[in-house]
Amino acid sequence: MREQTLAFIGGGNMATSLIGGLLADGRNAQTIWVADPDRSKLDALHHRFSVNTTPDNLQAAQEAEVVVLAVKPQQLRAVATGLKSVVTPSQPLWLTIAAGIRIPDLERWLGGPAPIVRAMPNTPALVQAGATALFANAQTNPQQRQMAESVLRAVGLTLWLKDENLMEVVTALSGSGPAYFFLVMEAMEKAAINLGLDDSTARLLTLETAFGAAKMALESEEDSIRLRQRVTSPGGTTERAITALEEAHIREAFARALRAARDRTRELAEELGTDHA
Ligand SMILES: NC(=O)C1=CN([C@@H]2O[C@H](COP(=O)(O)OP(=O)(O)OC[C@H]3O[C@@H](n4cnc5c(N)ncnc54)[C@H](O)[C@@H]3O)[C@@H](O)[C@H]2O)C=CC1
Ligand SMILES: O=C(O)[C@@H]1CCC=N1
Repeated sequence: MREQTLAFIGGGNMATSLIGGLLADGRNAQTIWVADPDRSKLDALHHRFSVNTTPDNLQAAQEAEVVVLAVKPQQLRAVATGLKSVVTPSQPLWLTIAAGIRIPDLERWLGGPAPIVRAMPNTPALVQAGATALFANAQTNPQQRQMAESVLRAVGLTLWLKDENLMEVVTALSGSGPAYFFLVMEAMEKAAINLGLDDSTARLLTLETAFGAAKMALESEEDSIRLRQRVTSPGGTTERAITALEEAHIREAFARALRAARDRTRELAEELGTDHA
């Protein structure tokens, strides 16, 4: 079967990781177009992946069955408005990864009904360990949903949401989530250094512990509570540490953090989605 042509509008970090994943998955580079006003980005992508490049968004989109919108949320309105002439109610499929931008706003900027899938990936996609939630509007057909899923599956786990509003929670959890773990790692490293370990030992032990805990949680049949209990001997060291974390209200801190990120996603959608913004 002929491979569908993909056009990336925006050739930055996320586009680069998606393209890398797709090629590693066996896709033919000739079926991929990238448009970006930044010539140096296009040259680097062409050099690295042998994909087709152009500074002209319309040229790339006209070639494609799937148009991946991989620009910053602040750029999406102008980019979408400039692509109106390629929109029809049945094709191409528009796959947006812009944080916060809601499908009805994008559809309005594109100038009419169009098949749109909204996705929220995360930066571990750069190392093919991403987690992406997807939501499709009613204009998309099953084949288009499958195409959207296959683009994101090339860089990690994918799952579908039934309600677009849940994208706000997903953004707070897995979209921003890598930063929470990086913060925890930073804090653990610092604490160990303060207690006498040298920098590189503290870093290495922290990273391997984070990796090992995630791998174990993914591979185990047991939930996080049970896995934690297994480390925590009664009267032992972990118990003391967990008590200190509970006394510092770690659960409330995460509840507040996710709520704040969820609220900010909503705020951004309002700010960037209204046409008089
Ligand atoms: N970084 C993250 O953790 C996540 C990012 N995202 C979303 O992915 C999208 C892309 O993010 P990054 O790749 O990190 O940004 P980036 O800044 O690396 O890439 C954006 C690219 O768009 C290009 N561009 C600017 N104006 C353009 C135009 N008019 N037409 C075509 N291209 C244009 C820029 O030259 C740049 O190469 C954003 O909407 C972001 O919200 C989604 C999930 C997680
Ligand atoms: O911080 C942000 O706004 C974006 C959305 C998810 C990850 N980064």
